[in-house]
Amino acid sequence: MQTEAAPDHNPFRIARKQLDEAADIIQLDPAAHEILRWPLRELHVTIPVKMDSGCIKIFHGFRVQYNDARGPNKGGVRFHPDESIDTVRALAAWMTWKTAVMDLPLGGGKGGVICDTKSMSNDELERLSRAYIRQVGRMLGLEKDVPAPDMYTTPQIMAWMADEYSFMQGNNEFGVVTGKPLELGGSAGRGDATARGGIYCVREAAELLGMNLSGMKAAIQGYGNVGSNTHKLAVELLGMRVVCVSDSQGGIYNPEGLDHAELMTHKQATGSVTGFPGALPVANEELLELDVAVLFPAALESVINGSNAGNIKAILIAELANGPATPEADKILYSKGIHVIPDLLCNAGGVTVSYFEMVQNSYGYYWEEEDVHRRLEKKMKTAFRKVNETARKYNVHNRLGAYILAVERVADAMKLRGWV
Ligand SMILES: NC(=O)c1ccc[n+]([C@@H]2O[C@H](COP(=O)([O-])OP(=O)(O)OC[C@H]3O[C@@H](n4cnc5c(N)ncnc54)[C@H](O)[C@@H]3O)[C@@H](O)[C@H]2O)c1
Repeated sequence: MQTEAAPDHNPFRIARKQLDEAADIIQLDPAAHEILRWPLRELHVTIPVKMDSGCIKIFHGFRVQYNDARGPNKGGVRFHPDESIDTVRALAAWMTWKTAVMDLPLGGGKGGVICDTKSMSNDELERLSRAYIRQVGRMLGLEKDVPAPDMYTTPQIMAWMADEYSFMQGNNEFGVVTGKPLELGGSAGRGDATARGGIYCVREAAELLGMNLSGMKAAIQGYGNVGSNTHKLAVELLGMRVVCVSDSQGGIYNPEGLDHAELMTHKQATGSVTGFPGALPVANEELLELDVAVLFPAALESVINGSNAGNIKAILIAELANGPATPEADKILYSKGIHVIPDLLCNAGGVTVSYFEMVQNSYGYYWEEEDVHRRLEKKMKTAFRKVNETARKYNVHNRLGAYILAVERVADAMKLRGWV
């Protein structure tokens, strides 16, 4: 069954509140504002899947197309037991703002299925992934809506989805999904793109704040695709010491720093970062309040909120997760002078390389990894500076700066198209 988020942490209400605040500041045309408060389209699907035991299990899923004024809807598919329509709506809205902040010719969408992948076999996951695409495929297309991976969805799942969609069309249309394996038209550099984009932003922020990050401490919440790659790149590209990381089972702490390769081996062997030799156990809530230079939330929404924002000691928060801080937290963090790199910018490396993947798929020519890194770095730097400029111009925190930039761009596109 669908689980409702706690009232004040409902992600869609938060997304709307953020939009309303930006719209007020720029005195957005009321019709444009009203359109942007709603998804343009959404589909709720019920998905029967034959489980290995032979019984049929019924899953529920969604695909939301929030706004495609600037181009086809783009956004991942999440497989999560707590998925809800409001989470998917919020994530689809954030994708709309994110593609606009990055100035990509795309809109925003998102999908999700309520399921617990950890309790499913590989065959069950394949059947669910294909069945989801058979249900939402009517909304997808190169010029309509292009999904990608998100929490608990992988390149293999993207491959099944691209294959199922291709069968439905009667020809290969691999470009309809991004985050695919390289062998099926994936882009070099997509695997660590979200983490890498965030690290490029941290480098820009450190320069802005006059911080030398070398040897400084970092903590990372979440140790999946984004969190584990952030660990690797924070050490490799920034010379930082990652002292604390966590996953859904709990966290670990070592003031000397955690070794990425050894921790990956441990996680692969045991399924969790917990119990890593030489490290002390730490609760997920404690991780957020540690005395570190940079805090990387890379797991779930609303983890930084009115009740803990006042205790945060980091100088910089790099929001790799979507929606990790609530509006109450934003106010507190801003008043404490903590520099937040907002999710709309910080985790946009993934969608940017997904866009590169769409471009490469459409002309059938593939770039070298260094080429992808160079293009990503340029996009991230430009967007970082633009967000910073906008925040300063309006004298607001960076999230509102990012919102204002994005909302103006989407509203301009709607006006040019004659929608408002
Ligand atoms: N993958 C991408 O390209 C991408 C792009 C943009 C944003 N994001 C966002 O980054 C975040 C992580 O995505 P991912 O792709 O790494 O997912 P993932 O499924 O690979 O990993 C998720 C991680 O979060 C951990 N986790 C789950 N619940 C937790 C909890 N309560 N406390 C601490 N850790 C918890 C899991 O154990 C796992 O380590 C999500 O918010 C996602 O929306 C991902």
